[in-house]
Amino acid sequence: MTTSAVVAEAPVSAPAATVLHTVTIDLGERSYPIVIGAGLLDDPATWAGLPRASCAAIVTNTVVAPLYLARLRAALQPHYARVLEVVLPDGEAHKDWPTLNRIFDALLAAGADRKTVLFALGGGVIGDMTGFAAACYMRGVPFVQVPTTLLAQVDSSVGGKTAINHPLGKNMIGAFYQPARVVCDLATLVTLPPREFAAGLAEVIKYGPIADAAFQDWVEANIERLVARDAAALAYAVRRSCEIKAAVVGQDERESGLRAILNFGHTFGHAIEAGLGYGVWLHGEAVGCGMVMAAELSRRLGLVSAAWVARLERLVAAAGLPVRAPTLGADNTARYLELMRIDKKAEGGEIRFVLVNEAGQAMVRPVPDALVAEVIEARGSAT
Ligand SMILES: NC(=O)c1ccc[n+]([C@@H]2O[C@H](COP(=O)([O-])OP(=O)(O)OC[C@H]3O[C@@H](n4cnc5c(N)ncnc54)[C@H](O)[C@@H]3O)[C@@H](O)[C@H]2O)c1
Ligand SMILES: O=C(O)C(=O)C[C@@H](O)[C@H](O)[C@H](O)COP(=O)(O)O
Ligand SMILES: [Zn+2]
Repeated sequence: MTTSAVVAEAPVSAPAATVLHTVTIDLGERSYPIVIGAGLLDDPATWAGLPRASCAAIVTNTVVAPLYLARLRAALQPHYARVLEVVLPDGEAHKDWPTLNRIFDALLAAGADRKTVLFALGGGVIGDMTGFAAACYMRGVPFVQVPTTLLAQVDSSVGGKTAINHPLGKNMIGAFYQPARVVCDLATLVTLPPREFAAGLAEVIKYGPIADAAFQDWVEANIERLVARDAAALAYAVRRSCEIKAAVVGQDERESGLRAILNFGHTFGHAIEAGLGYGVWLHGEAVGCGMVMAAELSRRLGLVSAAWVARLERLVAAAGLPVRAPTLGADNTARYLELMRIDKKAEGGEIRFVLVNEAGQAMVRPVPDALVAEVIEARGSAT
């Protein structure tokens, strides 16, 4: 018999965590950092300094769980005596009451107390639902956003809008509830399918027209690098998007005015999502097309030129997003108008749109139905 030393297989070591930027969202006692970097998920140091608790619960879905759940769990274990896992069905069609209830069922069944910290591991659907669950569970527990889609890193994880959908309208049931921290690990974006990645670019593109014309120029000049997921370009796009969103939300947390500019393209976009059925077009696809429609509306009101609309349309198309509006049924225009009348910006039955000018400024105005109808008819024809 030969004796030989048992050589343990070397653990697959995660790349060293690198923090590239920290953007602070300034909301007084509800302020928090948005940490942007690579390899952050696996590093226990990333999760230090959060509210003290004996229990953490990671909320994720069936697509993200096999990719990142075990890694986050391992990094959280030094900080929490218990780490629960709640794995939900995937997709926009499950951003609803029954799925939200599954979070409460799991927390209650496990005896999670009112200090339990929820971790939203996934895209905007998981982030919006986990945030809403955190706002409600035992009247409020802390939560952390761990966005793993481009869209969630540049937009949905920041600012505290949490919600589920209703068959009659997007995000109709929800709460403003801020996370304790946002951790954007850019390394997670490598596994994102191309269609989902393109959807995230829609919200990146949004920030130029509403707030920063120089950023719009930069996105145009770098759209090929972004589509190719060039690491430096992505890091800058995530950082600048978070900076712009943090500045807007810092001035108007609950959307009494300014914050509505973040809804550019969303009045048309939400109608497309609800009208086709949630998940048929992705949120970012609907917003991409909706921005072109809102730009066309701005043109008809004399705010931008036809050349500017064409420029935005080219950018949206270069990102891999649709630019022609889908048909929502036999009475198409009436259906759009009906769906848009329930938009949260509407007042007294009057639909209000985010309009833009060429200087990178946005404004929110009511627009006559007849003009909106012209845009729906002019921009239609996607199947
Ligand atoms: N709260 C806000 O301010 C805000 C802002 C923008 C959008 N939203 C909401 O966000 C939602 C859209 O978010 P989304 O685009 O992230 O969609 P999503 O959450 O459905 O994620 C997209 C898809 O990618 C998968 N996925 C996630 N991370 C992955 C990864 N790293 N690798 C592989 N697959 C991965 C998901 O499981 C899903 O199938 C919509 O419900 C929208 O209303 C909210
Ligand atoms: O944070 C905001 O404010 C936004 O409007 C960001 C949007 O990209 C996002 O889709 C948001 O969920 C839309 O909000 P809603 O109030 O129109 O439901
Ligand atoms: Zn959006």
